[in-house]
Amino acid sequence: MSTSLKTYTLRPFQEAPLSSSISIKPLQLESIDLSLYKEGPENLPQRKQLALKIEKSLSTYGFISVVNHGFDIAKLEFLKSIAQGLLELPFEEQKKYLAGALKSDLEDRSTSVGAERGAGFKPKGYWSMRNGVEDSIIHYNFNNMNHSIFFDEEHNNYPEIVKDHLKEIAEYYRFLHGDTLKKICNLADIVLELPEGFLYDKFYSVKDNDFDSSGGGAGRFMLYEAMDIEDQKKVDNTWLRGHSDSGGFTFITSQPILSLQIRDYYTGEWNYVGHAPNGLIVNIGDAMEFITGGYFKSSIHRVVAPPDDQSGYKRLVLIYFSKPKNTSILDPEAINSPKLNRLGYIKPKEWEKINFNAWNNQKSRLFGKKAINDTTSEEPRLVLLYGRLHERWHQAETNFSLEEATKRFEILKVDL
Ligand SMILES: O=C(O)CCC(=O)C(=O)O
Ligand SMILES: [Fe+2]
Repeated sequence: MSTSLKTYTLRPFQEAPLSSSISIKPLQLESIDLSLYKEGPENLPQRKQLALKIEKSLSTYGFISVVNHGFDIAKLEFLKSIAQGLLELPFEEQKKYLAGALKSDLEDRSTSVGAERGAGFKPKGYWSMRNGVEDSIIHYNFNNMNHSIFFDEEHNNYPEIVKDHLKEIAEYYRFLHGDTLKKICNLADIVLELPEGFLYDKFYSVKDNDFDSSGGGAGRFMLYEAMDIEDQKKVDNTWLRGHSDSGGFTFITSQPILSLQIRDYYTGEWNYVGHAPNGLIVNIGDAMEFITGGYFKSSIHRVVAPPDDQSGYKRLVLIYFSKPKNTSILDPEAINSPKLNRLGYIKPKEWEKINFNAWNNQKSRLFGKKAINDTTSEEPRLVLLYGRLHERWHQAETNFSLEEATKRFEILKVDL
């Protein structure tokens, strides 16, 4: 008789209760109720209202929250239990399905896209933080969910729990790409005075198994384990260092655990992102910042240890990093928006004409490198890539130009 013992267990993910800490005043992001988004010319006035609502956030904080996205909440809860079961697999199991090497600094980037972008596990300790500390995060990346190759078990080396739930995983990410992302892009079109459908068609539309002519996206299940207390002190309570995302729009399942912080656009201070129950936190990545000539902001954000009353709980998030087509040119000339032209958001002269593939490749390899991140302050060393800083920590300061940055900081140039 054959046994059907599974290598994994599925049980509901236990979310942290809301924190009762009174010293923390989380930022309530502008919230978009997507049930109000309706197609058709008769509903254009309502879509314009939604667009107006997000414009300020897109061009300042670079973060919004989305509620009533329309994806079934029970299905999303089930996906969280799949994520938990997957990320709890013992290290020996994870090692059979690695996304890259065991450490970022051991990665041969000439042959590997690394655990930031490869499909599979990033084990704990892959990234270097400060003062010799390594990260305490396990993640598992999915690629190509929008294509039929995602279901090809010969082409992809999936753990059993993933194999058993490919349909559910693809359903969620396809919904985010084809529905939520499309609606957000259409609202951004209205903001930029472009015809609705323009941004989505140009940068994100999908042709099955035609990877270069398709908008892309990486799915990530991410589990933060509590850090060793001594290590945590050495990195000032930071679990994931401050960074900006490299792609289009990022979608993060909102969590009651108070951990995600953004560097406030107005003050430069770190602020907690408040919880949007059953909602998504949506943030802008570098590609959208560059395509809009800097009008939309790819803000610096990080993850820190939660307040004491949530400290026994884990942070588990399902993330979707949508990405424009690899061939997309990353500057505002590519979209010729009447609004941006009028406001003067034109391509700065120092920006080289590059496509998304070039930016994404160079940026992701810097993420966990010791030489960039093991500094005395939280800010990583600044690197100049194609005429742009790889991360822009000072966007809150007026007139923080590249020239100014060169005067104040030592800026590294990597060999491209
Ligand atoms: O845990 C989170 O909410 C954010 C993670 C994040 O910023 C990232 O993986 O890029
Ligand atoms: Fe991020």
